[in-house]
Amino acid sequence: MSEAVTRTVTSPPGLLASLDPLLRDWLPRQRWFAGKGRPVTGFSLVAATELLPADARIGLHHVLVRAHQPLTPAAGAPEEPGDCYQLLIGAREALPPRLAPALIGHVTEGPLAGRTAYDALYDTRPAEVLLEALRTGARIGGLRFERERDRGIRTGLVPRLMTTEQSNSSVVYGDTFILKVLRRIVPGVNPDLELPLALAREGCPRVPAPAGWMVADLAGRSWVLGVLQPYVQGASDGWELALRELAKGEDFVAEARALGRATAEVHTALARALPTVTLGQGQLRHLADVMIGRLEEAAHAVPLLRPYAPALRTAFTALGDLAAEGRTWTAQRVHGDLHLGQCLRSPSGQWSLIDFEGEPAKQLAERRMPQPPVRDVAGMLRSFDYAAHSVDVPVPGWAGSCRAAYCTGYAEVAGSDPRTDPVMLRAHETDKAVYEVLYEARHRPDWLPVPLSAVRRLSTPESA
Ligand SMILES: Nc1ncnc2c1ncn2[C@@H]1O[C@H](COP(=O)(O)OP(=O)(O)O)[C@@H](O)[C@H]1O
Ligand SMILES: O=P(O)(O)O[C@H]1O[C@H](CO)[C@@H](O[C@H]2O[C@H](CO)[C@@H](O)[C@H](O)[C@H]2O)[C@H](O)[C@H]1O
Repeated sequence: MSEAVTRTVTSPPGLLASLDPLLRDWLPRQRWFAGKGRPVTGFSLVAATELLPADARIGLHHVLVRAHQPLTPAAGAPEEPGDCYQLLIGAREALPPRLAPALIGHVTEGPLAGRTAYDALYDTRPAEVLLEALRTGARIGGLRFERERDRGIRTGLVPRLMTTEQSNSSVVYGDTFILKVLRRIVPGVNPDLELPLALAREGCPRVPAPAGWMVADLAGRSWVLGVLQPYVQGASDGWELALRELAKGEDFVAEARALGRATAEVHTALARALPTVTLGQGQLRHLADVMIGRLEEAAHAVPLLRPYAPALRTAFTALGDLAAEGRTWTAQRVHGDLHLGQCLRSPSGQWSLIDFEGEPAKQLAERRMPQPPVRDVAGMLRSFDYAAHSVDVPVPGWAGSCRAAYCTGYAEVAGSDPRTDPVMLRAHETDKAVYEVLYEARHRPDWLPVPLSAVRRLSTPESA
């Protein structure tokens, strides 16, 4: 293995100014851009690092920028330097046809004048530079590339950018590793690295163990930029598999039970690896109030939710009342956004959980807080319901049988069945359905009927 590389190379001055007009058009069109619906009015540079010299055949700049956006879509609304994004900007004389989807634009001034700027993650050489930096534990400017010593990263792995719909960008290297390059980045401990690393070190086999990660050290704070994990070859995610079985009219109970067991294994390992807290009366009341607040916010934003809000609220007041019984609950670190699409099944039938970032709209501190493990259980129960509602020809009882099997599997490993705590379960399922109403209204309005049907069911608890 070669020695760690330490270089300090700041990108040339004027780089961002020359890219500014191109990025204003390009950035909002990216699937992973979080500020949709509000124009980008400018950028401020957070850091720029030259990874391949600007005058080389392929130039490569690692750029962290804040996008300035008005606070609301209304004209004349106050602007703020908003979210920070990670960009890998490639520069070539001209783009070969295979890189056409990566085009950012032709640069007319500044250090890249006369060259074409493009999203370098589409390109082989720049993607190799990232893996090589991880393999050697490089330090380049403020960028730190770390690797787990016991997980060798081979040379010669051919990269390809994944083209699936996702919130970040992932590069697969020779079907051996997958590098998730985070797009909207925040300073602090990122659960998408923290939890898989803790689980792997705990010996839990239900998560691809991080082999390396990229960090930016800026002004005394660390920003996680990406995580390299083993690629599960030939894997299918739980959502694809569930829809496939539904289309054939087949049940999914064996897999649902295995998923329940996998979830409980992850919870057990997380509870061992990271601190847990006891929830007493005060904390449970607080949790109920937080859920009521989220319901009010969602009902304000989505008028279709309003008729159900009073009945849904009873799920949360019941949780508050439970506090008076004097029981306690344990809260621990959880996945935070668990659904069928976050579960991968290998060709040998082993399930892994991925994407521990938590619900994307929540602040980092909230995503890292210990929570009752039933939060993830509720996420999966909702997901079986989603799958059942996504097919043209419904399969009677499909979601119910999956939900029961999942809880059974969970109880086999965890030692307690989530259904024996119905008030807790109903509150969390209701909270998740409310989140989904807001999520779908914002991102996929065509899907809104799916969580709304759950809202109807959950607002008549005797049929829930
Ligand atoms: N370790 C892995 N092995 C195989 N495929 C993976 C792995 N991790 C992620 N994927 C694939 O990449 C997709 C996106 O990963 P994910 O972590 O959910 O990214 P995002 O947060 O950007 O949505 C997943 O849906 C899955 O298909
Ligand atoms: O995977 P992400 O971390 O981006 O999660 C967000 O998007 C999910 C949709 O892609 C969304 O999940 C909802 O839709 C799924 C079907 O597409 C369904 O299986 C889930 O149960 C449902 O919540 C998730 O809520 C959101 O955070």
